[in-house]
Amino acid sequence: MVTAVKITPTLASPASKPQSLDTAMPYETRTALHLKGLVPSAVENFAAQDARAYEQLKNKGSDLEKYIFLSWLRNTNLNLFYRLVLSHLKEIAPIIYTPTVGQACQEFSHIYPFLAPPSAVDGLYIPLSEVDSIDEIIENYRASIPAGCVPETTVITDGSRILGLGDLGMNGMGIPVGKLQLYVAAAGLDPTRCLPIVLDFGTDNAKYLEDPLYLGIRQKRPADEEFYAATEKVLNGLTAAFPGIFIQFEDFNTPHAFGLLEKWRHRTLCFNDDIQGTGSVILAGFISAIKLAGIPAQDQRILFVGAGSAGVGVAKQLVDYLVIEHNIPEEQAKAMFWFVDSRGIITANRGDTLADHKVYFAREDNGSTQCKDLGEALEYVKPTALIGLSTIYKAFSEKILTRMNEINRQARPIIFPLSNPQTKAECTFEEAMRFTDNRVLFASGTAFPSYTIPGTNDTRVPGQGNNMYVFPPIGLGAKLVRPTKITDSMIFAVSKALSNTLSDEEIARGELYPRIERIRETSAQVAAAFIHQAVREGTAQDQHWIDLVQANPAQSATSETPDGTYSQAILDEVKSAMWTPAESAQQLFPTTKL
Ligand SMILES: NC(=O)c1ccc[n+]([C@@H]2O[C@H](COP(=O)([O-])OP(=O)(O)OC[C@H]3O[C@@H](n4cnc5c(N)ncnc54)[C@H](O)[C@@H]3O)[C@@H](O)[C@H]2O)c1
Ligand SMILES: O=C(O)C[C@H](O)C(=O)O
Ligand SMILES: [Mg+2]
Repeated sequence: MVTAVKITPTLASPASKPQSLDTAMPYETRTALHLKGLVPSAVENFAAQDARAYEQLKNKGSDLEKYIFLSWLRNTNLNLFYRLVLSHLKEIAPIIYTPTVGQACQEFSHIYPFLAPPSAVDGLYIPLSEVDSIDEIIENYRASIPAGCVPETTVITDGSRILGLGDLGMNGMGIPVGKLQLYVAAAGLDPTRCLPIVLDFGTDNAKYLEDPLYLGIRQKRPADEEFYAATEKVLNGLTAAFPGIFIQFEDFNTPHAFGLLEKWRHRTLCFNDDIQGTGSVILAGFISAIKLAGIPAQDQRILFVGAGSAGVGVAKQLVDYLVIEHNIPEEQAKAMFWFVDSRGIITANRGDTLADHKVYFAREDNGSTQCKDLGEALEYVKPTALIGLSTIYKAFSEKILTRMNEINRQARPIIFPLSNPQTKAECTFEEAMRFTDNRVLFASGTAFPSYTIPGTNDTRVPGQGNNMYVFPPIGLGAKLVRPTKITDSMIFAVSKALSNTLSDEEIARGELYPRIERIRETSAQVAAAFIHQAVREGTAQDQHWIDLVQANPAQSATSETPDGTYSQAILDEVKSAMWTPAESAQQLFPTTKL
């Protein structure tokens, strides 16, 4: 029998329970909870609290300081934190998420707060040496959370490929924390039931191993056999303790990202955000881009720069789309893709042993031609679309962008610099606009500022091709309909649904993704389509939603291919299932319950 000390964590404490020393707490509550005299005497409304929190945020000198402030606020007053995030999402998302979260991870061990109850537990840190004690670790966690707050969504990393920043070891914990904040903000997951996990399996990053303040275990990463055996123990423990938990694998190095997905995708409810989430979100943007490009889908020539989990994940999703939606035979669709990696165009006869995930797209029609870099590849392929998932900052130089513009005189060039954070982005929005005579169809992984075409009042908004548009609704849909697994067709339906969310105004302005301010609305639509698809293909397990979908079929219920449609009834119910922060002090501190 495992014993554990009972503490009250803030991340895991229900937002409906009184939080300590909240200035909005009514006198009756203060009296009943023996807090009289321990809080400043003014009893504030939320508007005043929000104004103070926003003022404090604005007064921070740097984005990292803002990140630290927001982390503190989340641990101190969950309800206020999410009110602030939701009312300033466009401004705050780049701080709690990409790009600032990247810097926060790099500094994680240095900025780690000295947590004490009630904000003591902010996730699970599982060292390699303790995987045999996983049940005890989980029991400790369970004992630390209020009853009823059993986790239903988890994001797990081992920190081995954080954004494009490489191996950050245990410091990668910032990513699961950041992703789960987006689950809550963008799709209304219950924050008290979200569990960030870092597998602290060592690091090959010499800088951290030598850093006296590094908080992870100080050893190199294990070999594959030990890695998979250890993750197996953790995932078995987790799924046994929390049956049906939705698992998002995040920022594992590419071989392990593919390896874990293959091992687990048919065994439990999981998905890999970098492979499937990125594939799904970029397909959505691509569907919109080819409608505007001026040449038909089957004539696209797509050049990928970077052939890791993200590049290959996106390309496979695009192949599926061309096959399913445009009736192009798979071999022909595959032949529309070329990949450049650090050694040039990937060909079957390049003379090196290709990693497994690169083999499918290796060209066999190149004869003796080998292109050693992007410049050569551009002349050889003459692409209509250039997709960057390479982690190489400024890989899309002025020369490359200018050439893309020249090659695509008859149609608009599609240029997606998708690497994160902005210090790894292949180019900026401004550069892509300037060097293509403002003709580019653009999406980037990290948000870039709008660009006003010089000498005009014409301001263009860049699309953010980031998986944040899809993992939150996938998680919400999964929580509600409880599918046995996440299938390719469910991911496909998500892409279609996301591409359908664009407003007439966004389409008219040539935008490829909905504005982030609308993300709650678009998440609900995407989650509704996900739910319909899960019911349609028989993976759904929740009888309530199965009945509801059957009583309210989507417009396309008879269509063979997932098309991302949904019924109004499901959309309405999804919206009402979303968690929102309490709207008034009365709701947060109901005196009747004292
Ligand atoms: N926008 C999004 O939503 C999103 C989602 C997932 C990943 N990403 C980003 O994609 C990037 C790659 O992630 P990954 O998991 O595929 O990583 P990875 O390290 O496995 O892949 C990087 C690829 O780039 C290639 N490369 C390295 N140097 C190159 C060069 N000079 N020229 C051409 N190619 C080169 C490598 O050979 C490798 O194939 C990261 O920056 C990550 O943040 C973005
Ligand atoms: O985290 C992000 O912003 C997107 C993506 O998952 C990445 O790894 O870059
Ligand atoms: Mg990622």
